[in-house]
Amino acid sequence: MDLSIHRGEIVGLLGPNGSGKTTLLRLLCGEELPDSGGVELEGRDLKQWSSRERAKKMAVLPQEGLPSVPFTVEEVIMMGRHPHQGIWPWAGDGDQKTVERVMTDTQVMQDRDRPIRLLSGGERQRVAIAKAMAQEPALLFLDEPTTYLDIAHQLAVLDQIKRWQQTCGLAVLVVFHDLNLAAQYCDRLAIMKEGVICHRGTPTEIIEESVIQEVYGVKPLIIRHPETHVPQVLLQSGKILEPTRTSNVMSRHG
Ligand SMILES: Nc1ncnc2c1ncn2[C@@H]1O[C@H](COP(=O)(O)OP(=O)(O)OP(=O)(O)O)[C@@H](O)[C@H]1O
Repeated sequence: MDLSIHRGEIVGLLGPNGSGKTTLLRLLCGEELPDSGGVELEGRDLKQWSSRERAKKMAVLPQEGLPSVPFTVEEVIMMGRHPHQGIWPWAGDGDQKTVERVMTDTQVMQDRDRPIRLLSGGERQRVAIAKAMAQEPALLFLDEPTTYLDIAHQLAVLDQIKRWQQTCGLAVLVVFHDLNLAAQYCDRLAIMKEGVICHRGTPTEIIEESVIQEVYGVKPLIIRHPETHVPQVLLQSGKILEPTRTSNVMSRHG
């Protein structure tokens, strides 16, 4: 497969369970090494970047979120500053200011002294996003970031990432299961099935009845959002079809 992510854009990675989204994300951030092919960051082979250099450039929010570590919210967010600190990992004034700003932006300031292990799944997810933001990366990888969040916090987190993308030129790759959120927030979408990217394009090109039916094996109704006009998927019970095989997908779409 072939996938590029550019500054200032949000790319959504979609696809059924087990299609390879997380594996691709782990390859792109260097957590897994490809058997063949390669990954480049700013035109340089990812293998040539040290882990500290990489951590200054990219932040990763894994599917499992933050582990239940014995630290407070503020301490965990400060950990996002480590790649920017010298050999002595003490926070400077600049680090503290960044952490304060991020805690305000992500609305976790009131929880700053709470231990991470006492937070709910959704609260912990917001701290994980704040930690990634404190890292001030150029490239952000998010694996299903809205899974644990209620609808208000889904919008708050994605709006925050969108603002960050627009003001800092951040490049974002985000794995989504929610096609409607993907259509609202992403500039481009890529859909995976059985380990390959089988479709790519704008939300209007991808959130389309025949594509969704072919990839997910369900018959959706696609409507336009009355205000934003982006395509939105309506699901109906009993509309599960037999998924099309990947070989057919590939022969039709190259
Ligand atoms: N290191 C590995 N070795 C062998 N198989 C693996 C490895 N990692 C993942 N897999 C398998 O590859 C397939 C794709 O997994 P992956 O987690 O990338 O899918 P996904 O699209 O992210 O799924 P989901 O939407 O359920 O999170 C799965 O069948 C998984 O079991």
